[in-house]
Amino acid sequence: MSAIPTLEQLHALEPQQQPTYPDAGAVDAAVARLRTAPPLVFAGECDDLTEKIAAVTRGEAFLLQGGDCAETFAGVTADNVRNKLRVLLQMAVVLTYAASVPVVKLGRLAGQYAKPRSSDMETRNGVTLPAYRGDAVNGYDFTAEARIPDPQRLVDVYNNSAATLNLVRAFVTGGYADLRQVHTWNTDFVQNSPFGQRYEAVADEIERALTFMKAIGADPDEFHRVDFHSSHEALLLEYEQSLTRIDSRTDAPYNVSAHFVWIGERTRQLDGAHVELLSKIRNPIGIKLGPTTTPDDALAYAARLNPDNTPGRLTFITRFGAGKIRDGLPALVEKVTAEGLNVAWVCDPMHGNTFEASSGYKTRRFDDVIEEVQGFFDVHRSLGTWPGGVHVELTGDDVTECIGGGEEIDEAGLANRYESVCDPRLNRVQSLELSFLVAEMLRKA
Ligand SMILES: O=C[C@H](O)[C@H](O)COP(=O)(O)O
Ligand SMILES: C=C(OP(=O)(O)O)C(=O)O
Repeated sequence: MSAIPTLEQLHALEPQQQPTYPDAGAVDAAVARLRTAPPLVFAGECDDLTEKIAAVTRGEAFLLQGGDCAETFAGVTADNVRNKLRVLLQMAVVLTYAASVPVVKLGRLAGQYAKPRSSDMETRNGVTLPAYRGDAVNGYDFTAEARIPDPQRLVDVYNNSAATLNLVRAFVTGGYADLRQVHTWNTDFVQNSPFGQRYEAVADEIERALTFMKAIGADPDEFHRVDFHSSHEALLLEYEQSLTRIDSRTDAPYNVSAHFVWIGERTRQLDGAHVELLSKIRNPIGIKLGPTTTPDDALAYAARLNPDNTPGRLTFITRFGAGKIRDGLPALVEKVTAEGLNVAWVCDPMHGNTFEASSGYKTRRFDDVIEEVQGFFDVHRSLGTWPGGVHVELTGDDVTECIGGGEEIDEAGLANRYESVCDPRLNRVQSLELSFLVAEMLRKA
């Protein structure tokens, strides 16, 4: 059975994107606290998710993975968590109903607090300070003090993730996610948008179907709860390694901080620490593949991260950019398929499409997002493979961070409600619109 690599072993591999903590004693204290903290998820739940993603790998289900670019501690409120869950539930309903495909629901939440950055430093008005690396590392305020990495924040990540997951579990099992609430999820600002109205029509049909099923004697409690899992980028080794534990049932290591963790584009060095740590755990895992990935790289990742070729264990999350996916993706899919490798292919249409608006806001065009997803579907259709899912940065709120969509947010409109502390997210109406467009693509697939 694989041993868990020690932090010393991982640091010897010179990991990328790690904070430089000024106080080694404080790091030891935070790690010691995390090592004794109860698991946030159970190994058996991770195995269930592996089974569900195996269905995606076989072309029998679709993965919807979404949530904030970066969660914040201040954002751990009942409203915020409910809003994120609600938009994901609405999207899943649209996808399931319109495309008649089971949808595996995976939140980018309860742990998505650490951000890899392009630059170590940030300059504003001539002042240069360390970059904000997520609430897991330092503070967002642009002051020298806030930007000092503080390891106590790792314990705060654990506590905030526990609170988030607790609420999510209550929502998904306690009645909020009951399919009979399908209309209730469509309240407030979204209701009057064209996509809110289109959603109402789907909800009406679902309600009729549920009434029919009840009339013929089906058990309505079948619709009472949904399966929902958590995920985040496994970036900070102190956090991820401390929360990797041996499962007493199987003697295998599991990362008990989330059901699913992924390796980011900037930390996917084949001989690096992140690949090493995630190669040892038994959770379902993902790896982001950007446009520089070669087909041989993809084979090497599969050999390293899924040597037994277990279906559901490995997800390739491609993030090429709208202009590159049609040229770059086919060679990867062809080679992986020719080798008989079991992977789920998921499209992240966000990270290859970021640019800075003239106003200085980081943004993405809704049209580019759709174009990348369309390219992803077209490539898979032409190769006879399954476009397994989408991975999106989104929020349940009415923010103005991405340009376009039915609400036609323009560059000037970004300032109205730009709240992301890192990358721009789709708002709730844009997310719903995306789900209708993807459902259409899925129907054709
Ligand atoms: O979410 C992804 C990355 O952390 C983010 O795109 C990095 O942003 P930066 O290029 O502003 O550092
Ligand atoms: C950093 C991220 O993406 P990528 O690694 O693909 O750039 C992310 O998903 O938050």
